[in-house]
Amino acid sequence: MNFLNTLQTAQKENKKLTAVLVDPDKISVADVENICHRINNAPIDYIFLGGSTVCENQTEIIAKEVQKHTTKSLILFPGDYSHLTNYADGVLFLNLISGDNPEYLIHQQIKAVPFLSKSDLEIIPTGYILIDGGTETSTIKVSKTKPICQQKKEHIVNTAIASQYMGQKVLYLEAGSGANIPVGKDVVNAVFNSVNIPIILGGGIRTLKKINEIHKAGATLVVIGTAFELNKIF
Ligand SMILES: CC(C)=CCC/C(C)=C/CC/C(C)=C/CC/C(C)=C/COP(=O)(O)OP(=O)(O)O
Ligand SMILES: O=P(O)(O)OC[C@@H](O)CO
Ligand SMILES: [Mg+2]
Repeated sequence: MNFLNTLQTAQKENKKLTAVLVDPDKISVADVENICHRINNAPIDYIFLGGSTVCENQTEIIAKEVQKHTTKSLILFPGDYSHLTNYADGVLFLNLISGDNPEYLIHQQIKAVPFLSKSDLEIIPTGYILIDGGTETSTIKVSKTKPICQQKKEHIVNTAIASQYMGQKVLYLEAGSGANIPVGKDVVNAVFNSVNIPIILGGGIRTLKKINEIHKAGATLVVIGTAFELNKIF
């Protein structure tokens, strides 16, 4: 089953999923076997591959190596259209809906078309919502957009509903890699009660207890990056 179907089924059946985020810019080819070994032996459903800034070809180099060492699905999480590669199963086709920078609302998406129209990657239309996690993350800097304050719950919910009205198939609630404060369970729950598309959530999640809490609040897929990189989990 493809990524979107798996998420939709999991949402219906109240099954919970986990992904590890691998940032191609923070590792070398020599690290991949060990990373995949840890992932293969942990309760992880997906590998996300991406970063806000990635050196030329590094995503493809790492993706090729990852595919040699795991059978788990590899989903691209691109900060830029130039990070695309066919050595993966799918791509989060991100729309940075919390911000007002046209580059990340439409221009990046158009620039991705010449590659994607010739590719077999599963394209996953994703409403990407940045929520303030107490730090100025790379995504904020690169996208030159402001995250939504956690207290503005109604605005977050309305952004999520608008995203669904516009046809996005999944939502990604993002506090940013290395966030001090993850998206709160009350925020997740408010969004969960207002939309019927699956919720992916990431940023600042470091423990199994927290993963469980966020799953219970309504996220279908929780993403762990920094804590995995630092060997703090799995
Ligand atoms: C549609 C296509 C092909 C690309 C999407 C382009 C868009 C809209 C990107 C959204 C903005 C952006 C820069 C997203 C990057 C998200 C991401 C992969 C974050 C991972 O964490 P890092 O920001 O690399 O964290 P570190 O600072 O820890 O490296
Ligand atoms: O590195 P962390 O804080 O786990 O964040 C993961 C991911 O949501 C970043 O896009
Ligand atoms: Mg990065």
